[in-house]
Amino acid sequence: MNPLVAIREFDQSLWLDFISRPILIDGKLQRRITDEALRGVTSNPAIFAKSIGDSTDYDSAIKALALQGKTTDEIYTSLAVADVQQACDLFRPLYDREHTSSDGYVSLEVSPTLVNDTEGTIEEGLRLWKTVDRPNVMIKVPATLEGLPAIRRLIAEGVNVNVTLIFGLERYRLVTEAFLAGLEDRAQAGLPLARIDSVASFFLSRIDVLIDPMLERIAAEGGEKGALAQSLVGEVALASAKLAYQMYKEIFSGPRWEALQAQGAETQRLLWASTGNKNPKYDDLKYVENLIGPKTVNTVPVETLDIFRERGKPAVRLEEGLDKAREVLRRLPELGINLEEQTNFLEVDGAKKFNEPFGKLMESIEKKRAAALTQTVVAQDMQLGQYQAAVDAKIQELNDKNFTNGFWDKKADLWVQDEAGQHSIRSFMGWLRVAETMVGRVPEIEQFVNEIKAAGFKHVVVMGMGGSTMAPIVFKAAFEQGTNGLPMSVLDTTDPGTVRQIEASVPLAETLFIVASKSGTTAEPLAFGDYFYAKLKELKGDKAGENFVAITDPGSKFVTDATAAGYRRIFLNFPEVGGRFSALSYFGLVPAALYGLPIGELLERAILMMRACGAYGAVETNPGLELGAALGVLAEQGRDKLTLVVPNSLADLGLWLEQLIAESTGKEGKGILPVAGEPLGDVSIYGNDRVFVYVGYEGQTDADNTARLQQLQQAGHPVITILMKDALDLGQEFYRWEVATAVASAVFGINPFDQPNVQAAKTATDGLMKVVESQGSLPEKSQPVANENGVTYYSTVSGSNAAEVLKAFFAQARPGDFLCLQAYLTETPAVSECLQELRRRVQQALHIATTSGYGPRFLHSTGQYHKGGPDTGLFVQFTDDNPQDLALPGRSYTFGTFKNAQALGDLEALQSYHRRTLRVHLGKGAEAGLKTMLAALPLA
Ligand SMILES: O=P(O)(O)OC[C@H]1O[C@](O)(CO)[C@@H](O)[C@@H]1O
Ligand SMILES: O=C[C@H](O)[C@H](O)COP(=O)(O)O
Repeated sequence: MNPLVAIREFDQSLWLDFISRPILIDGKLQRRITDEALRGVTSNPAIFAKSIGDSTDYDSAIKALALQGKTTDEIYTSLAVADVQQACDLFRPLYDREHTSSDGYVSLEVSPTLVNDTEGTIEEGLRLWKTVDRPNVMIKVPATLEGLPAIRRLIAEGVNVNVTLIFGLERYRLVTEAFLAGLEDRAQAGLPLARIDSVASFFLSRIDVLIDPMLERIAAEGGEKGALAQSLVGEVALASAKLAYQMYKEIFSGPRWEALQAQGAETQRLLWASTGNKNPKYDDLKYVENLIGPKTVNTVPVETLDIFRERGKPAVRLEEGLDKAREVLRRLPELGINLEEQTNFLEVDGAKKFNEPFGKLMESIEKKRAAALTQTVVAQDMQLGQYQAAVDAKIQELNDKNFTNGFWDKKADLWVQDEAGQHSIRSFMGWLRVAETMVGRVPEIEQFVNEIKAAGFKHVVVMGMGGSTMAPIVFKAAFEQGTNGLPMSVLDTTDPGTVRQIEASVPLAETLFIVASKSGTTAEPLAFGDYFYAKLKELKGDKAGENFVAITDPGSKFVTDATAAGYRRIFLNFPEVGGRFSALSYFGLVPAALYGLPIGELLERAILMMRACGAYGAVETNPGLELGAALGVLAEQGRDKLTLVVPNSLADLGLWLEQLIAESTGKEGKGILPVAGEPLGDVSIYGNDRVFVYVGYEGQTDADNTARLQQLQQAGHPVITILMKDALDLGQEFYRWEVATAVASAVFGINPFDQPNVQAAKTATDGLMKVVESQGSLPEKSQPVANENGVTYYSTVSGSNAAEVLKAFFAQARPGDFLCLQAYLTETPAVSECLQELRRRVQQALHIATTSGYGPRFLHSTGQYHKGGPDTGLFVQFTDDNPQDLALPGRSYTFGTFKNAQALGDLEALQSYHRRTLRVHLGKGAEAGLKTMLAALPLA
């Protein structure tokens, strides 16, 4: 048997005397817990100095915290607390399982600068206890004379305490006294004593390191004293430990202790510390093998633990040779060695040994902190021409009313005046600070990624709608898969052809399915989850849940259902972060990390932008405010089509921006229409309703677009340019655009965080699905106006053939209108190209803006603007026969019927808002049908 496991037979617990972010993340600590019976972790300032100060593992977190305006001390505490929390969580199952054995603890020490400061220690001990906020943390407090009252007080307060830096027996007795007195104080206050845990850390190797050379010097002098000295070399530490254990047994027995025990108190176990051998002449396991005994702990450095695993011989030895131990300590004074004096020296020296590396660590954090503060955000160049004056006036107006402060204080009257609207705004401002929260969650997510890879997963499918999947779509297009990542697919459509494609392209049994839904009630992700769960059930039976992860808000029914289905993990997001503002929460970051992206750096960049937007106090220029004010003013002056121009790799940023901007601003007949994916054309084809935004990369030539944008600017169109350093700057862009969208909404006087008109389509779809459930199929409500070459046209315009219908439909276009293509089709390059061709021809002929989206994706995005924004849209909806339809398990309808109901439901909703609509049913083949329609289109 592995000696690390066998030692448990003797009731000794091995803890690890080390912590670092990599071992938390890469699964090493978890493996030691699961496979090697590891039962706790201790840290100290020197350990953190090594983990944090001597590595780059914490750099992005340090920078992110620095940008938040944190001091060096605060940065250290945040890093240490995050690691300790993560380790506590890994030990939590053990801690919860073992009600009496007092294991599963992780220790965090108060600052070494407080070694002689009672009040400071109490204050910091309580603060760390609250901040770590885990029942299985132990706060480490030095056993100095000033530390003793602090230990008593913390125990009385219910804090678990690891008493550190104990070197001598007399001090050990005082430590137990402080512990007992603390428990008694607590009992007197009528407070419970159960699970107030404490260990007394007796430091060993350092004793021999100090005393041995003294003994060796005397031994060298020879004679009787020399012989005595020689016999004591290497014995003093072990003798101290053995006698301390005898004291432990005596103190934790008898009436005083029994009174406390009767109230549920646990003993303060002895913990052997400083057990890494420092003398090459000794066996490396000297301070491990010789100190095994019941109800003790040994905290062991990594190397010693590994040696013990290889050749350790566990057996109870702690009570062997007690007479000799007494003899050793009794005879020491004969040699002129006063052990108490020496241990007092060790205490002072011990404090120094923690203080020095800690000081260096602080210096290294300080350097990194200062460097972080010199970083600047990616600039935005705004060429607004004739609109500049109006935008400047708006910025002035916002500054006059102290907008930035009000914004950060969530003053909802900056947006709307009704109480319900203001309440909704205040409840959805969590995105402002979610990046800060997520900095502390990076280790947890990265550890999860390692767990998934270790479990043998080969692919990830993220399933959800709108804001719950937009960020992963952007990441996948903007980044290569990271070297440590897994391939990722995103499913955000009920189109059966697409579901089939994804199913065929992944190794099902080795695929991790993430069901991402904030509300946990959105019909599509629940259907995707059910579909793939049924598939996995066929393959893995009751273990199907291992392949499923949920990201959702706490308390939803989905949480209950996913738990019942045995999902391997449920990430609980934040109710105060809305879907389209969730890119920098678990929704964006869990998929990003699985795909292999450095999420710490993404957050760091986001926080840089938070800083620039005034999150931490006054700013000279606020990019989010400026951009939002400009977009708001431009839209109010008729420039309401935000035309996004990007290099290919950023094409999908358009999807994210579309959702953010359209769903936030498109309401009450107002709004900004994002126009993405429209190829830039000649100046002559644009109306006066555009603002062009170029988002690209610094130093990357995009000659065609640049030249055209210059011409557009010269022709009087506003042009905004943002050049990122690299794709990680998307962290900044998410944040910039979120602020800008919120600010533009304030300019319009609307609530950016609701989507009142999305529901209209959902309600209509629900009604239709009820008909399907009762009658077996969708009702055919309207009659076609034309049917030609297998393509059928439905509209309120009339005409005797396809060309006439199309002509009449497009004849309704007025300046400032837009064409909206809604494709409820399988997304393929050929279909997309046909849709682009249609856009090009309409743009050329009518000079109106054109947008295009696949359904039902856009329903959770631009769908809000279509119904809630101004009545300027001409909507062309495409459907087909769903040639590759697919059954939905446990339901009476197929994916295809579901999708048709969504299309029909949205059409009904659009018509109820009197929008101009044309439905084109393409028959069996979408591509062929589109070509047929294009052939009939009477536009050049
Ligand atoms: O994450 P959920 O709750 O499933 O919602 C998905 C999407 O649907 C909407 O609520 C509205 O369509 C979006 O705002 C949201 O991102
Ligand atoms: O908690 C215990 C201490 O971290 C540790 O054992 C100190 O050991 P050292 O003497 O090797 O520094």
